[in-house]
Amino acid sequence: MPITLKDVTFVYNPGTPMEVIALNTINLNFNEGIITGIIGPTGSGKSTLLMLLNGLLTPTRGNVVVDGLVTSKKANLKTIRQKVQLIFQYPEHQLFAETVFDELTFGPKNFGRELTEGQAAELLRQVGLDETYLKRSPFELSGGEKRRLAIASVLGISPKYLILDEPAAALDPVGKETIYRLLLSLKKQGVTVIIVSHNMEEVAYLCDQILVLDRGRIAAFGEKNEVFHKLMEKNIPGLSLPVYAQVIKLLQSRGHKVKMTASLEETVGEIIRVVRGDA
Ligand SMILES: Nc1ncnc2c1ncn2[C@@H]1O[C@H](COP(=O)(O)OP(=O)(O)OP(=O)(O)O)[C@@H](O)[C@H]1O
Repeated sequence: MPITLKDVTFVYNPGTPMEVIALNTINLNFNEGIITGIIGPTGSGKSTLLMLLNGLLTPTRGNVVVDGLVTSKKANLKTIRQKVQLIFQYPEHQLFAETVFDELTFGPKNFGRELTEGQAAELLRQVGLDETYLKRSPFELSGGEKRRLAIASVLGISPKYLILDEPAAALDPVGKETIYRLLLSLKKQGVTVIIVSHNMEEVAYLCDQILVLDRGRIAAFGEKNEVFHKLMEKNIPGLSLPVYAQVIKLLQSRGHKVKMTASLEETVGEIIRVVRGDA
């Protein structure tokens, strides 16, 4: 069963002069086994939506339902938090334990699961580290290693849904690539991944479907290329297109019949067709 939002509205400080309608009558399903990207200009409601998905916030109106469990019912929260793990921006800032092993075992313990050293080492391997890290202090790791450790410590809880706010922010190209490989491999293992990102290249590379928020409402939702196609026409201030979509848009505006592609490589193919005069 997916995560479903039914007529969800979220208002900060309702009934006061500080009232803000952050999300307005949202209806959607986050389908399982794929990567969904949430994009939108600043203040469009992305972070609010993430916090609604694991019950950190509950809707002012409407319902968020995770595998049949309504988040606004307190009794459901522990199960929902195990299923839906939320990783905020810069999760490495929340590392606290003395050793990498303690860091990895803390979360699962809270959900009644004692990890062995072997299981902890397996989690490290999943994020491209190894068992030699187990006895080290998390604080002596590099920025990228800390980020991977923070993600590994959440994977120990075996979430069904993994939600990340800007997962690759401020990492160098190698660090970014490691996180991308990890997310794609988690998808292969059946984890449903949802990311918020301002980086359109990242969204184009990783995501199967995209949700576009604009001032608390859904501006577009669907398969990646359909959404980029829609965005070409809509032009939402504060939202750019990935380079390949910009190139296609430019070619189309000059009267060339080129199709919307899914990657830079295919876009190059379209350009070659134009240059050869096939289009
Ligand atoms: N704690 C809060 N109290 C009052 N208003 C808030 C609070 N948090 C967010 N808002 C407002 O709710 C709206 C949506 O904010 P949200 O943080 O969800 O947007 P966002 O799309 O994540 O933005 P960004 O891309 O800048 O992170 C904004 O108008 C914001 O000012």
